[in-house]
Amino acid sequence: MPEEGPPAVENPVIVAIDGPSGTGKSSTSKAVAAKLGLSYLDTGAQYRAMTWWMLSNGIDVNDATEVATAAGKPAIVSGTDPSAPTITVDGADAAGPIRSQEVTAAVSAVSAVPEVRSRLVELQRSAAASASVGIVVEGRDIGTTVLPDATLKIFLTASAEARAARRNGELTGPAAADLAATQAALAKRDAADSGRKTSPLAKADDAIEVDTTELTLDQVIECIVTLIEEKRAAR
Ligand SMILES: Nc1ncnc2c1ncn2[C@@H]1O[C@H](COP(=O)(O)OP(=O)(O)O)[C@@H](O)[C@H]1O
Ligand SMILES: Nc1ccn([C@H]2C[C@H](O)[C@@H](COP(=O)(O)OP(=O)(O)O)O2)c(=O)n1
Repeated sequence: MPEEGPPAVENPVIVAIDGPSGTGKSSTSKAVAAKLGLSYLDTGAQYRAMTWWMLSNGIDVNDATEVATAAGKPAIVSGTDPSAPTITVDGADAAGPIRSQEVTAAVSAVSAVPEVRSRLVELQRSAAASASVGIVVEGRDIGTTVLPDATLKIFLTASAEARAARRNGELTGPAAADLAATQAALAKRDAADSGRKTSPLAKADDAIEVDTTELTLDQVIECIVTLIEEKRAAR
């Protein structure tokens, strides 16, 4: 009789989901991870947390040298349960403040600084390495730089109008009335994120592009779950 060894452990499934703002990365990634029992990591939240710390500590976010010097200071911790993702900075809950307009306006400048990126990429790789079943990681450079060996890479797109309308739907008060301003702010952030030198927003050569303009969120989730299941079946 063959000796009983430890149970076979399947290779963890690593899913990279990249794309510009408002394409549905966060909603899709959380839902896919929850459906398949995978962990979930929002890397944009980490760049926002770094930016919030810089703004709260009087760092000039437009001074790349100052940002680089401070990049090692905040302790950023992400909770990876897709049904209740968390983010703390130096032990304080940062989930609310990282979504402020001030942080949104400053995050592209902070995330262009190589010292910020190397610090956060290290956290992202370590989260992926410790996910025993697998993880869905969303951002801008996950397929190209952070996890180039991911099991599946998705690049989400949607028209500029659809993305602005979706983002605008989340705003309250006078800001919600100004769809043109929302679209202009998105375009500005896209240009900065795609144009920076270090690890810009880009589709990996082996990523599958999914245009979500005409799809419901449920259709996008279903599409990605199917692609993951196909990858799993092929292994
Ligand atoms: N396919 C879709 N159709 C309509 N609305 C969507 C779709 N995907 C996402 N949304 C909505 O658009 C907004 C932005 O989605 P989000 O997942 O935060 O995008 P991203 O992470 O790419 O910025 C959210 O309010 C979300 O509910
Ligand atoms: N992997 C990543 C993720 C986000 N960033 C930067 C660039 C983005 O404009 C900001 C914020 O990302 P986030 O995903 O929270 O942005 P939105 O949800 O689209 O508003 O962080 C990045 O440089 N690299």
